[in-house]
Amino acid sequence: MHNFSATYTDQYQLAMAQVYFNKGHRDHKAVFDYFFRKLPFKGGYAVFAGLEELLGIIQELRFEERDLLFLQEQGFKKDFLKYLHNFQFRGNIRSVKEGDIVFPTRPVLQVEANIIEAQIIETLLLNHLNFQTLIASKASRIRLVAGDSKLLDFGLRRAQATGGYFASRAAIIGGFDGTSNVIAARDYDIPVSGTMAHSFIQSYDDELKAFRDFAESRPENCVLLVDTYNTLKSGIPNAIKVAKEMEERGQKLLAVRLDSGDLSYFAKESRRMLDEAGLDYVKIAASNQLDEYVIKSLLEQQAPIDVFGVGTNLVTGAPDAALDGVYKLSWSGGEPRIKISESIVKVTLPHKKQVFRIKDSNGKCIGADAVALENEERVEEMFHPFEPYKSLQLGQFEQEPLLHPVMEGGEVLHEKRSLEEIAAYSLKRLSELPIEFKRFNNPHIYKIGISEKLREERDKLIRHYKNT
Ligand SMILES: Nc1ncnc2c1ncn2[C@@H]1O[C@H](COP(=O)(O)OP(=O)(O)OP(=O)(O)O)[C@@H](O)[C@H]1O
Ligand SMILES: O=P(O)(O)OC[C@H]1O[C@H](OP(=O)(O)OP(=O)(O)O)[C@H](O)[C@@H]1O
Ligand SMILES: O=C(O)c1cccnc1
Repeated sequence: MHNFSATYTDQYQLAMAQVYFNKGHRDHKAVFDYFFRKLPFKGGYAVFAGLEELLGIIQELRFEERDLLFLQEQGFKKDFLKYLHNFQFRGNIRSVKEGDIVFPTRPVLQVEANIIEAQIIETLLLNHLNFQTLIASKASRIRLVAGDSKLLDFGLRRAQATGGYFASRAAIIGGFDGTSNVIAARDYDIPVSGTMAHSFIQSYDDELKAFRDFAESRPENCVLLVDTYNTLKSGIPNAIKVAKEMEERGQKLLAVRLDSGDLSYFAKESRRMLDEAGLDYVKIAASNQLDEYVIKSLLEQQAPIDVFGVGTNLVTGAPDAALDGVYKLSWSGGEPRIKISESIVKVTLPHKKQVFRIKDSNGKCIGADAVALENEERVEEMFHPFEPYKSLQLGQFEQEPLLHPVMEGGEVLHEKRSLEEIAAYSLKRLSELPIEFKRFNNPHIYKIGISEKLREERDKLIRHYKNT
């Protein structure tokens, strides 16, 4: 985990905080909801990621001397800076578990803190959760089509700068097996692996000699890149020679990598040549602008590819640049708060809330989450948020509360889970989701409803603000 300065925020947070400080609002309790409005990739679900990382950062978040000096230069006042000197997040956070499957328009996480603390962490929180959730969701789509094939993150070089560090973490939560990213592997305990670059082979006069030297240096996990000159006439025959020489030394060539051309054709031909040489244990890895659609197509063509290395399209969340997660005030100064918008879908939900996942008696998700007031234990009937005559009776279903306390008084509450555990949890939760929500074309739309009490509270506030 990296150390972040509390200046990892937008200036307006500090500008507002100074007013709260000066006007005596600093101890006002505020509640903010984190939620997003639109699922990425025209998909049917998203995978929530970034939480553990974020909580660790929030717990340690401070303003250092140089931060305060800088803020003084920006015109912030001495007494406020003195307050920031002692700043520490001391609030409470309730959240969906990291790795869970999440859906638009209902709270994924709720922050309850004094309004200055809640405001100062907003940007950091959105920055982390939006990015990692986007990438974990992309990774999950790739995992869904890749079956048992091994998935490696090759994206660091193509990532939006240091985003690649967090992308490698999120990729594992979404179902990837490993990364080429050494620093992410070190910090997050991710299996690290890699092959070789074209430059290595180009730097030699002779491909065979390059392969030999590489195999000699790291025989235990040697992967040879076979497409620098001519895959079938030179790359594969030379890889076969080296594999045979390795056998004589009691070693085994792990794989060959294809990085250009028709990957299905080259994989099939390579497989045939390797098998004919008695090298059926040598695996085939492929890379080159892969994404969930190309991998799906390659597997439909029965391309015998065992390992997919995915870079650009994974770590940039292509073709979606960002998850549109937002942080909206739902309670402050002892009162429920609402944001009323011209667009009905942008009206926020007031109050502290709980979210229930609705399940059948086998524990399978029926495709609905219900949002209720925090003190409601069940929701008997959930209502469409904006179409008053649409409702769903929930009496017969199991209801699982999704928001759990994860931070209290600024202290992280639970034991840190390993990435492996978070990824396994994510896979389990995805298996509870009916297949109709996982298809790529027009996935079934997950229902989000609100309880009668929450609807009444919301409508009361809407009427109040309409009349003022
Ligand atoms: N059999 C296949 N079915 C579907 N998609 C494929 C198949 N083979 C390759 N692709 C994908 O098609 C795209 C081909 O891109 P491109 O034409 O740039 O590759 P290339 O011919 O190897 O060129 P370059 O040598 O410049 O990388 C890549 O995204 C690749 O993963
Ligand atoms: O295509 P992506 O999904 O982004 O995957 C990563 C790509 O990065 C490497 O290429 P690069 O040309 O940078 O280096 P190389 O010489 O090792 O092939 C690798 O060979 C992949 O093609
Ligand atoms: O190890 C590899 O083959 C690799 C790593 C990063 C990017 N492309 C390929």
